[in-house]
Amino acid sequence: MTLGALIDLGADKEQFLAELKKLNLEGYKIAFETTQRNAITATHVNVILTEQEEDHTHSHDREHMHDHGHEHDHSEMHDHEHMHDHNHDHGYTHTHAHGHFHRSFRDIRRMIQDSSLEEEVKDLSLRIFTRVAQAEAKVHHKDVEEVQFHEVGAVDSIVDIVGSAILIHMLQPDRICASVVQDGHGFIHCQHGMLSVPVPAVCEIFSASNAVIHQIDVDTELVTPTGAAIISELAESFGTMPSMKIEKMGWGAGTKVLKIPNLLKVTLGYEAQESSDYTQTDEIMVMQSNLDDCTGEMLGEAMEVLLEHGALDVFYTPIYMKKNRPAWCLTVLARPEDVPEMEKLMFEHTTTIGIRRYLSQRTILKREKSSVQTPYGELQVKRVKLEDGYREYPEYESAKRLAVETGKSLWEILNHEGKSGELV
Ligand SMILES: O=C([S-])c1cc(C(=O)S)c[n+]([C@@H]2O[C@H](COP(=O)(O)O)[C@@H](O)[C@H]2O)c1
Ligand code: NI
Repeated sequence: MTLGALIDLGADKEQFLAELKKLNLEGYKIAFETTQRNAITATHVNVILTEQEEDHTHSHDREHMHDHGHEHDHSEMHDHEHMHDHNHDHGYTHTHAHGHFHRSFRDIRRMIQDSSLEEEVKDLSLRIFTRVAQAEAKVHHKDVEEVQFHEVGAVDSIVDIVGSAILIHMLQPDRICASVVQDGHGFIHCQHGMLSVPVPAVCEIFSASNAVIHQIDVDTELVTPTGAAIISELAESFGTMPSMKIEKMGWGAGTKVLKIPNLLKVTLGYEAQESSDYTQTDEIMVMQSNLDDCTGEMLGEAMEVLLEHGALDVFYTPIYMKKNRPAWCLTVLARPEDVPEMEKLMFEHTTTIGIRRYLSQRTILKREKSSVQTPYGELQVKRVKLEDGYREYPEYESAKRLAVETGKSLWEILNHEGKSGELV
């Protein structure tokens, strides 16, 4: 589905196939289909194994081998089966167990390293594969190097992973952000027998990344370990779509028939607010609770604790809420990664039983730490650049310290002799 979505976004198919050939992997064909899911036109990429069982169409969504009557407007087949057996030339160790070939992570790494793929593609592919191998090693108590990929799964995963790395390298996005990842629930059948969804390898992959997962009411697996590793490696954040000017959409079709559209959506665009010379944009979480039963003592202590633990700001707004209750709205501004800790502290240190939160875009002036000499001593300042000069903001704690040390008022320190009100 990742390959389908990125091809659909406009990556050149011929260039993609030419790059993939550099891997010297044999025994598969790739079929591109323009198809429809819920009346949305999408690209379906099918990796068809040609080496193992004859006439065995191995679909990406392994649960469903058949096509469920989706409209295939267009299909192109690309054959990689007549390539030489480079694997054996390079001495890869295919083991034969339970009637199937296995490839170890060590073999796959060597295949990628020995290929003529671009270095960046090799690196990205290996970073993604390492995530899968580390998760499998943890789940099955194996050495990472020795993790075995069932031959069917190995070819499929190699094409998915290296293919995704090739397409990302071709598209060259500056940043990749992902939504919260939606998995289904229930159980699936795979070579391990029955596994509960999210499957163990997906849980391990996500526990080692900053991915955020959410389950929806679909009774099957929506996120495979391969998909989990690809998005974990590619995305720098998981949440709402950043403000952007949309240029193009890409839709990757899956095979399973689901009650939701079985599509992976990729949106390519430009960040709405580009950072300028003197500003930068970021995202912070705004967290709020309305409190009508919390004492002033507790509220004061909660603010202190939250700030000590990294809240960017904490403030109370007087409100008049349900049942005629004068109350306080507690607002905490926090870095998105600090949300779990902030929530824990808010629950522990106030009487709240619920916290609202929303991600907020923010533009801030670029700043640097600096200091100025005053008649009272050195004063720490924040120095920000504006369009036509600089402005300096005294650090309160530094000014207060000077005031205490010199016995002057804060006002005198802040308005020291030689201070210019102008931009410099
Ligand atoms: O092959 C292995 S070891 C395997 C492990 C797990 C674990 O969660 S452990 C799950 N699965 C399932 O196999 C299919 C294929 O996954 P790909 O990522 O190879 O496309 C999928 O249903 C997995 O959940 C396989
Ligand atoms: Ni496994």
